[in-house]
Parts: sequence; C-alpha cells; structure tokens
Amino acid sequence: MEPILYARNLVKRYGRVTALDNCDFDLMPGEILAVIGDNGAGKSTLIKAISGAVQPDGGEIFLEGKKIGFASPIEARKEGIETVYQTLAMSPALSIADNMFMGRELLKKGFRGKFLRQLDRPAMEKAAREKLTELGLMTIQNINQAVETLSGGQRQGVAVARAAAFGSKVIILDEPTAALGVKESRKVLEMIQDVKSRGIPIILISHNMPHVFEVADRIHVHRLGKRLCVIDPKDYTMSDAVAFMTGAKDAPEGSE
Ligand SMILES: Nc1ncnc2c1ncn2[C@@H]1O[C@H](COP(=O)(O)OP(=O)(O)OP(=O)(O)O)[C@@H](O)[C@H]1O
Repeated sequence: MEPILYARNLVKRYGRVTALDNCDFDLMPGEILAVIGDNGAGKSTLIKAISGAVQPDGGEIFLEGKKIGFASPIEARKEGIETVYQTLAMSPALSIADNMFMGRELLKKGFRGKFLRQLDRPAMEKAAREKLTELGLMTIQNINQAVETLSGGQRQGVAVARAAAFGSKVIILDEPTAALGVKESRKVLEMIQDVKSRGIPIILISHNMPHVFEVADRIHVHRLGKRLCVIDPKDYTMSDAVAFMTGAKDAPEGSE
C-alpha cells in the first residue's frame, strides 16, 4: 500500500537551530499515526511544514502521489489537509454553525439557481447539526450557541467535525486532549476513532502516552529533528516509547 501522504528529507532551520534535519514521514491511508517526541524535537515544525504554516528549506512532500508545497494552511485546507491546533482557530463569539462554515458559507439561491449575496442560515444550521449528530456530538443542544459557551471538549468536537465535514483527506490534531479533563478527553478520543472509521487518516501529535497507545495504529518517534523509528504500539510499552524519544534506549533494530 502506498502512503497517502509522505515527506522525504525535510529540512527546516530557524537561524542556527535545525528543527527538521532530513526528516522522513509516512502516513498510510485510513490510519491513526501518532507523532511523539521530546520538547523541541521538531514535531510542530513537521506538521507546520506539511500544512503550509512554515516553508521548509529542503525536501519534498507528496499527497496522493502528487508533489505539494503550500504557502499557507488555507491553501493546504483547500487541498484536503486540515489542521486542528491546540489553540483552535475559531471565533468564540460566533455560533457553532457559523464557525463550522467559516470561509465556506452557504449562500441562498435566487432566480434560476443563481447564488445571492445572502447567507443560507437554515441550510448551514441543518448541515452543521447533521455533521455533529453523525459524530455523536449532539450533546450540543443548540447549533446557534456561541462557541465561547462550549466546554473544551465540545470545542474540539466542533473543530474536528468541521474538519471531517468538508471532505478532508488528512486531519492533523495537535495535542487535542492537552487542555481537557478526563471525561472530555474520552469524548475526543472516541471522536478520533469515529473519524478514522470514516476512512479519514489522522496525524495525532501528543505527549499523552496512554492516549497515544489507546488510539494509534503506528507511532512515529521523532528525535532531534528527524524520524528515529516507527513502532507498532502492540509491540512496545509506553516506557519503551519514552526511552526511544529521550534517547535512553537505542531505536529498535532495522529502523532508520
Ligand atoms: N519560530 C521559531 N523561531 C525560532 N526557533 C523555533 C521556532 N519554532 C520552533 N523553533 C525551534 O525549533 C525546534 C523545534 O521546535 P518544535 O516546536 O517543532 O518542537 P516540538 O517537538 O513541537 O516541541 P514541543 O513538544 O515542546 O511543542 C526547537 O528548538 C524550537 O525552539
């Protein structure tokens, strides 16, 4: 099977710091790939390079076999790479429906199906409600509720539903459970698995080993700006993974 998304020899320097040092990366179709690594290992820089938030100094990235290079995350999103950051790009004062359709608003149609310069609110609300229901998020009662009135888990839910709703080819989640309590984290983990069951592959950046080991199909261990190894969580313990990422243990035989 070919990876849906892969990168070869990615390099990114910030002045004298080499954040990505000839880094390779592979995401297989339909999988949940966790990316783990110590603080400063270069995980965020890797996903920023993939999603167009930073421009790599070297290397190549391919999506569905086609070479890509995005000037911004908005461009990446148009091509199907959706990133949900820890600090979510949502407008707190706007409603759930408005946030879900931000930048992709539905317009009313007039005579002969011509689009008018008027938002089709009922259609947006209906579609938003359907998407949230599909993802088991209808504990949210009112689609017109402002996002600022939601809990952290519900906000993550809206962000992931937004990503899943628009035909994303890949969803990148950056520390989705970091700011959440136990119950909320559980919801988000269930949702991640639900998104996977829809065939959408996920890149999950997380420091939370139990969460990583619970949902990941494979784990990319990142160390000193590059991929140290990729492990199957069924074959290793959490302490092995931490030992690989901190350098306390050498990478398993046969890995790069
Ligand atoms: N905008 C920037 N300017 C200068 N240096 C940067 C910048 N962004 C990241 N770095 C440096 O690049 C290296 C990799 O950082 P990055 O944020 O990618 O690591 P990380 O693995 O995501 O870390 P963490 O787990 O702490 O979020 C670090 O040394 C960091 O200080």
